[in-house]
Amino acid sequence: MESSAEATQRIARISAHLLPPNFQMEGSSIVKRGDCRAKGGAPGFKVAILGAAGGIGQPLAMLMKMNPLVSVLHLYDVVNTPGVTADISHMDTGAVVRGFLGQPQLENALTGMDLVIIPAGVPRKPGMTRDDLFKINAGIVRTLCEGIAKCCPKAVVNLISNPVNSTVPIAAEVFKKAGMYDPKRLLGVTMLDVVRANTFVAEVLGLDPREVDVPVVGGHAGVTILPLLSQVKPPCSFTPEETEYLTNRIQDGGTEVVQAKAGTGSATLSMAYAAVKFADACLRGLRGDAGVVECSFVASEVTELPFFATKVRLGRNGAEEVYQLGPLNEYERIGLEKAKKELEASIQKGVSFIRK
Ligand SMILES: NC(=O)C1=CN([C@@H]2O[C@H](COP(=O)(O)OP(=O)(O)OC[C@H]3O[C@@H](n4cnc5c(N)ncnc54)[C@H](O)[C@@H]3O)[C@@H](O)[C@H]2O)C=CC1
Ligand SMILES: O=C([O-])CC(=O)C(=O)O
Repeated sequence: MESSAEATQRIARISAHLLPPNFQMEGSSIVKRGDCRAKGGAPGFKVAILGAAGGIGQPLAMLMKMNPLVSVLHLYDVVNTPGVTADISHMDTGAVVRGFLGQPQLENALTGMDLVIIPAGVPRKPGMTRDDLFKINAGIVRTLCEGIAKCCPKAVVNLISNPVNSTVPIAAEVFKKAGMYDPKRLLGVTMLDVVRANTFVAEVLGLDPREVDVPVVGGHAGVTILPLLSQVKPPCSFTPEETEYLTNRIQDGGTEVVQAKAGTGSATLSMAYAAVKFADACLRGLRGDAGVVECSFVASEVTELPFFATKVRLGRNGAEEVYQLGPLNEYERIGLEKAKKELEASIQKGVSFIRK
């Protein structure tokens, strides 16, 4: 049987063979020849994307390469990273890009990272729930988080892989087992719900979506996605029909895209946009900017559940402050009870997957 060292060498050989002329292998990672800035340490953060060759991963990698806060960008996947890395590395922006292919290169991909973004795993097809993805994605998230625990235990983690309501508890359990769990540094990405809510609410109000801020709390699946329309900024009011329409559309936004894509996947481009908006907020927090606040699914004491999405303040250590829900109207209080019931089961499912 092939040892892991032999596998690493074999993949390094294959990767080297696939590389364009101005690339070389450095250990088991792919770097641009003569890339001194990577070693010289341009100011900025080191960011890894796990699942970087996928539908979300590719546009996310492109947008992170454009982010001036990023100095080093590591692209990891089990397929196709040499091509994606070569392509993205031609962009004339500051970040140095390195590609990593396959499990033997995971540790090199993660070592030294400040922020790790995880869009690895299978997406939904029509008729599936996000929970139907658990079977495959739970194991993928476990393996990747074991790598993070070992190689970059201080990194902030942005977890995108579905079902987020279960994958975040899985990651927390893996980190606890490894003895390095810091709840502030583990953030489930629910930004797409906020992005959709801002868009759909702006449409109804006849405003520019950039002027609208809708808090979306709870989790990231069906009824657990709870937009707080009573707290929209700028202050406004909705008829019962508008409230019902907006709540349903925000909760079903993912399914709307899954159905429109008709079997070819789920939201990728809007998700990459949302992931970069959230990652940028995390990096501004890490830099020490004041007043960086976004919604995220995090360890929480806001409800009786161990995880819940609310607004959080992002700082040098990740989610440094978790905000309370604020005043809810009757419609939202009923929604909250439904959300908590489903969330409790999803969280428990994630925890049991590791503790079993
Ligand atoms: N949190 C959110 O709001 C959203 C989450 N998602 C979720 O994001 C995930 C990815 O979606 P897409 O990019 O559309 O899927 P995709 O199938 O296009 O890409 C997934 C990538 O993950 C890679 N991958 C699989 N196993 C891996 C492993 N062990 N290590 C590293 N990479 C691995 C695949 O090779 C592939 O390149 C899905 O679970 C999807 O449900 C999607 C949209 C929104
Ligand atoms: O709906 C899906 O499966 C993907 C997702 O999480 C979203 O678009 O919100």
